[in-house]
Amino acid sequence: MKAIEVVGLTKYYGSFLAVDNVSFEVRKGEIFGFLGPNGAGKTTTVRTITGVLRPNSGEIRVLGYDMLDEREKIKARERTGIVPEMANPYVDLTAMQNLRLMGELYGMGRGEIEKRSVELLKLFDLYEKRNMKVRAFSKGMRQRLILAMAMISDPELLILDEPTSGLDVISARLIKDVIREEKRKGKTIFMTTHNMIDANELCERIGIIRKGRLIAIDTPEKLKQLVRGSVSVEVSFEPMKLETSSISSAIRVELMGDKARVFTNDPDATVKELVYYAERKGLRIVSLRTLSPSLEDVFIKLVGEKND
Ligand SMILES: Nc1ncnc2c1ncn2[C@@H]1O[C@H](COP(=O)(O)OP(=O)(O)OP(=O)(O)O)[C@@H](O)[C@H]1O
Repeated sequence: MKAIEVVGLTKYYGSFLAVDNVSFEVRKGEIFGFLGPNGAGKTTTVRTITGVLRPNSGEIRVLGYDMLDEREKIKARERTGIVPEMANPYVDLTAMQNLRLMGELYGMGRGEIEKRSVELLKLFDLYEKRNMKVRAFSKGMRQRLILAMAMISDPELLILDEPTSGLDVISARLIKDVIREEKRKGKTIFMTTHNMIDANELCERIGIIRKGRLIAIDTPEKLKQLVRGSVSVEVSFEPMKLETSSISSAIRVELMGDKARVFTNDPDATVKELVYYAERKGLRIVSLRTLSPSLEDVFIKLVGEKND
């Protein structure tokens, strides 16, 4: 069974098509990232997956439950922790009271709520501030509390809409550490993000959405291979001489100070050619390394190029 299965999801707002026939699945135990520019349809997808919005068409299963069936939806929600976009704790309550309230909503017993709350407050570095009203909390502290609230019932699936967006470095790092730790414990995490660095660091698979359409879905490393011609081999010879025409696998060569950057679709062939070239010319290889494209290169290429 998959943690999330989405087939042909389509959602209109009036006549505006926000999510267009999107299909994907999230495997149990993985961190899946849903990446896309502003207005791409990430939040709309999250809201349909969590049963807040009803799609116009498509099938959605969460932990095997049909999210279009009201009874099954409740069962799925009992086992899922959700951080919606722009979520806010109750500002007139303390951190502890917010957690208690959430525990009660999940039908947990008093003792269990107290124990789990203390554990989470410590995990999110909020224990010292547990009796302070949330009104006095910074954005980072609020976001940490929101995630703690979503985790109160120790759910097997976390659905997080932009969990690290706009946060201070320390809060963002703490949240990323918790996400990794949850994965280590066998939990599944579905998260949306704009942040390429976070997606690259955290996610095992990434779906890229643009204008409501899923345009790519794969591991970060495989996605990077989509950016043909952005792989390069950086080489430094002593003395630094390179007749660019002698490297037949090169797409283009950039000379930079004491190095050359050879762009290629076949780094293996390029490395071999460079080594052979150095041997023939009697040059010493000072350094030789392959540089991969970043997830940002992939994103810019895919988001910029795919026309409807
Ligand atoms: N309630 C609504 N009524 C009309 N249009 C909406 C509504 N909610 C979202 N939209 C539009 O649907 C599109 C997708 O919005 P959505 O919030 O899902 O995108 P997103 O990828 O989450 O963007 P962001 O990263 O900015 O949060 C956008 O063009 C948005 O303007």
